[in-house]
Amino acid sequence: MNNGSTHISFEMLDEMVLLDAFIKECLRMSGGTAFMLRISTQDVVMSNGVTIPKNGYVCFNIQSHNRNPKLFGPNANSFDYKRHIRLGMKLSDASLANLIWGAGGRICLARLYSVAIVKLVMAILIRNFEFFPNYRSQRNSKSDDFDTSHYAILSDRNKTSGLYAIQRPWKCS
Ligand code: HEM
Repeated sequence: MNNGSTHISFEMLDEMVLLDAFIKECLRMSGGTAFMLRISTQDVVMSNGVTIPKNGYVCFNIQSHNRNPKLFGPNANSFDYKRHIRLGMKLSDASLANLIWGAGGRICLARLYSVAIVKLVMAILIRNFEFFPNYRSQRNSKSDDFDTSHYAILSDRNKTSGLYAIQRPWKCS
């Protein structure tokens, strides 16, 4: 991304392949929608013998599905954003193997809109701030005479966890 430019086009968002895969992996591992709730329209006998009666509630666990080693391999529980690049899957792609957007007739109506907004916000943040895992690790790794006046602290600086950000020197929106 051109740091001097203030404009981020759809084409530029589309070229952000690593960010795309990173957000997809975040949603795979801890997506906002954990369950899909349905009401059964008829009696259904499952392969394990359990019967779901007509009008019974069925709750499908998206997060468990999205961490299934049969679908995502032995490292299904690990954060490996490049898996989506290897699989040739983009953030906006919906598939039965990855239910971050749901599936079928009730699939997320705002999927393309959400992808554009999330990537845009992330791109603006990354362009304007440098992120560090926590304040102490940064203090230990760099010199102690940091000018902290312009820090956007996203966590308590005395804690060893959380995230904090330093505004980059150039001005852009
Ligand atoms: C990253 C953001 C989002 C994620 C991960 C997400 C995910 C989902 C999922 C998994 C479903 C399916 C639920 C089900 O089958 O029971 C869904 C449905 C839906 N989403 Fe989203 N969503 C997001 C953002 C949005 C936004 C911003 C809007 C509205 C502006 C929206 C509108 C809807 C609607 C209306 C449905 C129901 C569609 C239907 O039942 O026909 N979503 N979303």
